[in-house]
Amino acid sequence: MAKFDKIAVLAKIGQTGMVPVFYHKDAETAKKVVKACYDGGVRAFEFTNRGDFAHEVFAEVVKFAAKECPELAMGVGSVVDPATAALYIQLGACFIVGPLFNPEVSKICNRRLVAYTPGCGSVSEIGAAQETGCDLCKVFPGDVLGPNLVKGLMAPMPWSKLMVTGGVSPDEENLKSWIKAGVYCVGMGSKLFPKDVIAAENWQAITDKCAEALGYIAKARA
Ligand SMILES: O=C(O)C(=O)C[C@H](O)[C@H](O)COP(=O)(O)O
Repeated sequence: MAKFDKIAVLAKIGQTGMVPVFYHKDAETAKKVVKACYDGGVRAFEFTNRGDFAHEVFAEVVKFAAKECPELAMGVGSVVDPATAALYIQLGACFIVGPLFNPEVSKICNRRLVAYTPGCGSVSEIGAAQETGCDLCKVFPGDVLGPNLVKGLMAPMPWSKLMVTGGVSPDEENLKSWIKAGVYCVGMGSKLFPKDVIAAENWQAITDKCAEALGYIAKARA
């Protein structure tokens, strides 16, 4: 069962304003990355469903996080169908993220009070997702859609909570542009986790980068 329900997960994501997005086929590496992010202040982490047996890695990471990262909400990304959502909910996912919006995933998530953040590419798609109970919608791919989509949407639909993902980088200007546009949080993958840093097992660099990015987000929100 999810350790944190959708209300608690939204609060955690809102508190920090950032969700790291990561996949690795090796569970030990994934655990190190999760712990490094947690030590940097992260409280919600998205592990993506990207490879064969990704669910087995996820199960190990969830058990690890329950012990070593007590305040962390572990979620799963790249989920496009209800069967995959159900599998990960059974393994303890606290939130489900996807690159697209699938109303059948909303039903599965709502039944278990698990947050669902679907990828949306237009104002109408965000509205449709909200009708099915998605409290937080993902603007995806963020670097294609741009902060102006968020600004435009927040004027007529100011109740919207949006997470931008895709091409977001942890530098101050980029984070500021999204926070000022009105996003609830950012999701970051490749730019937060450069391949060479992971290969060098430089976990301290990841902790430092997360702490720095969270500082920029807090500053932009102030
Ligand atoms: O599949 C999903 O659910 C996604 O969220 C798609 C990607 O994982 C993010 O778009 C990461 O994008 P980068 O930060 O540019 O690496």
